[in-house]
Amino acid sequence: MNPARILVVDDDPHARDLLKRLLGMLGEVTQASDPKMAAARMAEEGPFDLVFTDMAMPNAGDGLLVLHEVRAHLPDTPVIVVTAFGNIEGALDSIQQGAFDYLSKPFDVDAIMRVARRALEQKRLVEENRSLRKQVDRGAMVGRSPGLLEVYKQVARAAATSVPVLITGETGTGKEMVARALHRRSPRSTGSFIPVDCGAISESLMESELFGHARGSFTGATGARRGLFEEAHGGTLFLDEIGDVGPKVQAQLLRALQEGEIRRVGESAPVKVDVRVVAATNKDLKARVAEGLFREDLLYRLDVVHLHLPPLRERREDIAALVEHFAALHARGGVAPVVAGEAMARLTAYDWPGNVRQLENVVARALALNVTGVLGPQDFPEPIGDAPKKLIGLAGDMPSLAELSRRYAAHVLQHVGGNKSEAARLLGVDRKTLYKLLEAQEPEE
Ligand SMILES: Nc1ncnc2c1ncn2[C@@H]1O[C@H](COP(=O)(O)OP(=O)(O)OP(=O)(O)O)[C@@H](O)[C@H]1O
Repeated sequence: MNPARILVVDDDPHARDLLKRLLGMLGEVTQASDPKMAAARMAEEGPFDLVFTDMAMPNAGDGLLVLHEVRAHLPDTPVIVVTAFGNIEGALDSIQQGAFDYLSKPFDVDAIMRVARRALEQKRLVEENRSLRKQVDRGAMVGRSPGLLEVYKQVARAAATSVPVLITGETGTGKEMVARALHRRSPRSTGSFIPVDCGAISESLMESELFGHARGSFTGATGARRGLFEEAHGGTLFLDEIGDVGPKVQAQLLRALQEGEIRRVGESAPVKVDVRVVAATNKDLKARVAEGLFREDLLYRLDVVHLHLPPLRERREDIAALVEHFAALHARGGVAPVVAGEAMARLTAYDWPGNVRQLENVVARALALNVTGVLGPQDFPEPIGDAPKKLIGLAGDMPSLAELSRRYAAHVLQHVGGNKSEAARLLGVDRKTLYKLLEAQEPEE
């Protein structure tokens, strides 16, 4: 490890010498007699690991200038300010503006060494965590349960082919993540991965979204447009919530899969497309076939390779690894917290109806509120931990985007006296989407 580099700023040469001798035990010390010289040293000599600055340098300038300079250019470098004995106001002021700690003159040698060691240790931890965090890959699938290992194996096998894949599993189990992994590992990875949420748009819009349209084929269609099938040419089209697709689009999807060609809305000439279709659903498609809501022939076409993601409560052995993963991913200031044994036991025992997505939310919220660096049962809402839900809400819990949309949609609806068509028009969505917006719930925790 390189020796620590420490900058000492003080207009008093005796104070500088004393600090140089002491701090010399912890690293290399550079001196500056005023804020201007300190700025020059920083510019010329590169980053320092720790800065000591006097606060009041009567003819040389204010130590706060040094503090601001460091905060602006070296945000990870701790600054320790030195104040005159009794100047508590100034000391607190500097802490508020981002100083790591303060010491007062006359110097207490032990205190200097203690605070300096602590500051350097924190700097090292921040750096370590930052590099660790860089290694936390958002796209990496975490978990080694038998259920997931089976999925990984099937992904590896299916990746070499272009056959359709159907991914089933409850909400938040990682279906889209698996679809992306499949794309990344396939020879198609140089092409696009295009996700489509089939539940979010009306059938007529869906048709032109997927297949494109000819010029003037419907009101509002001013120019010809390629659909997502054509966009995904050479790549992967991910149809999420395939169970929500209406009968007309189902028929067109079937033709696209059977013949490898599509027709733009309003055009008769077919267009050849080379697309791997990956579909996902959290519904029971066989039951929908039995109810006459989903075409059986389409189900067979889609279900060539079937991947099933088990719910988290059926692979509890993955929970600890996921908690650690999300704790590192969402750590504030780069410092990943420790998860206490009792908290981990409770997280592992919980049933997670919203699966991995809910677990990520819960860990991210606990981190946002925690100040101790140790996550205990009190950091998680009931029924997982001991924190009452309300208290967490009051402490600055952010509503989800879905919840904000729901509140906004409800507000608009109230504004137009409950007229849903009018509310949908004002919001620029169709009625189906309006219903969805109004139904959206905060994830259950
Ligand atoms: N095994 C895993 N490792 C790491 N992160 C995961 C894992 N599984 C899921 N996630 C994360 O959980 C969140 C939900 O995953 P994803 O969107 O893939 O779920 P889904 O099954 O497609 O959900 P929905 O059915 O609601 O569309 C994402 O942020 C994803 O990155």
